[in-house]
Amino acid sequence: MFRLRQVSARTSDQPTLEAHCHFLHHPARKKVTIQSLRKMAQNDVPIAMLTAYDFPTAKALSASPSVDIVLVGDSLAQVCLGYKSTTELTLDEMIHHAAAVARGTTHPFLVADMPFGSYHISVEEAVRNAVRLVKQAKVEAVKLEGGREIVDVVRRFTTMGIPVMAHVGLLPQRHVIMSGYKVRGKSSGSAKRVLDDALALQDAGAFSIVLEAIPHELGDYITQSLDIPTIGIGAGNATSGQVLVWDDAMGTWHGHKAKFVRRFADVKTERDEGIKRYVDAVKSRSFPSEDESYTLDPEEWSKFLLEAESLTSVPRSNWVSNSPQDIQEREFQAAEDKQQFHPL
Ligand SMILES: Nc1nc(=O)c2c([nH]1)NC[C@@H]1CN(c3ccc(C(=O)N[C@@H](CCC(=O)O)C(=O)O)cc3)CN21
Ligand SMILES: CC(C)C(=O)C(=O)O
Repeated sequence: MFRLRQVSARTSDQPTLEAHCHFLHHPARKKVTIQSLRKMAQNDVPIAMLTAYDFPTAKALSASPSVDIVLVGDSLAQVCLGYKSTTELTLDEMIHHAAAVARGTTHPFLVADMPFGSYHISVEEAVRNAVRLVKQAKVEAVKLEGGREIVDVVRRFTTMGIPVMAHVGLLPQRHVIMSGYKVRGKSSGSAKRVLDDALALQDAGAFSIVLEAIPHELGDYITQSLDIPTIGIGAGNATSGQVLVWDDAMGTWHGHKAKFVRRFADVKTERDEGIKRYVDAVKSRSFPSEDESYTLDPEEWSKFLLEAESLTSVPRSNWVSNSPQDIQEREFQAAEDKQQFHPL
């Protein structure tokens, strides 16, 4: 509204570029901030977060004004780089992908996972690594898996101005010691420990917290107990927001599907059909068509053939030309060949 009034007040009859863009596309959403996320949670407006691992995906998410947070999750290891576990991912690999995502991200708040081992050795080393993510990958915040045992790191990052998204419940970086990817908080004692961790992380300064694979009752309880927004993945629908892995949500592959995954598209089927259509077209020589090919002037082509003749051993009859002389010559040649193979 404000922009429109500004434009009509202009004396020039040439609309500004800004007004032009405004009419053609969605008006760009203002940058999502920690404050606007907190307001959404307070006003019970669900927060929508999805992962991205590359530039085109970040562009696609940024094209939707309702996407609030983009996460460069360390699921990158498995769904994008083919590692068995997220523990194999290096900081350099994360920076390489997060930087590409940052180049495509506009209004969504941009968060990246700190890879396993990059925040565990000492607070100093954790700081050094988080600073690399901020400076080299241009992420706005980092996500850390863990509970009370990592509050020193969370506090240090927060006080120096690197926002932390905490992550409790199922911690994929600890799948070996947990004997697999298991739902957490299923007993009263385990539920109490998840709540204690969440409270400690909020106290240390986390601006938000991911709750992964916990009973929905506990997801609701923790959300009501905290002031910071909770982002659920397998934590029920009462959390402040939801997150899913891009490939799970879009169905880019049909592998193992956790209970909390819903497929919102079937990209795999569409993509596989596209591969088949391409290969069939290549193998049948129906691709490219004449419209999809370049051509040169018949006269230029005839000249080229004359000049090239002495340089190559390609028989002239192998070249297709549409000049009248060449068509005539081909017909003559064909008639001659026919005579040669089927003498009358
Ligand atoms: N594609 C993908 N999606 C994810 O959500 C994801 C990754 N990869 N990689 C990193 C971690 C690993 N995650 C996982 C992996 C498996 C389960 C899983 O199979 N869970 C069982 C629960 C088993 C139980 O406790 O009984 C399930 O059936 O939901 C959950 C989270 C979440 N993250
Ligand atoms: C599933 C989300 C929360 C995550 O941590 C990841 O993508 O690695």
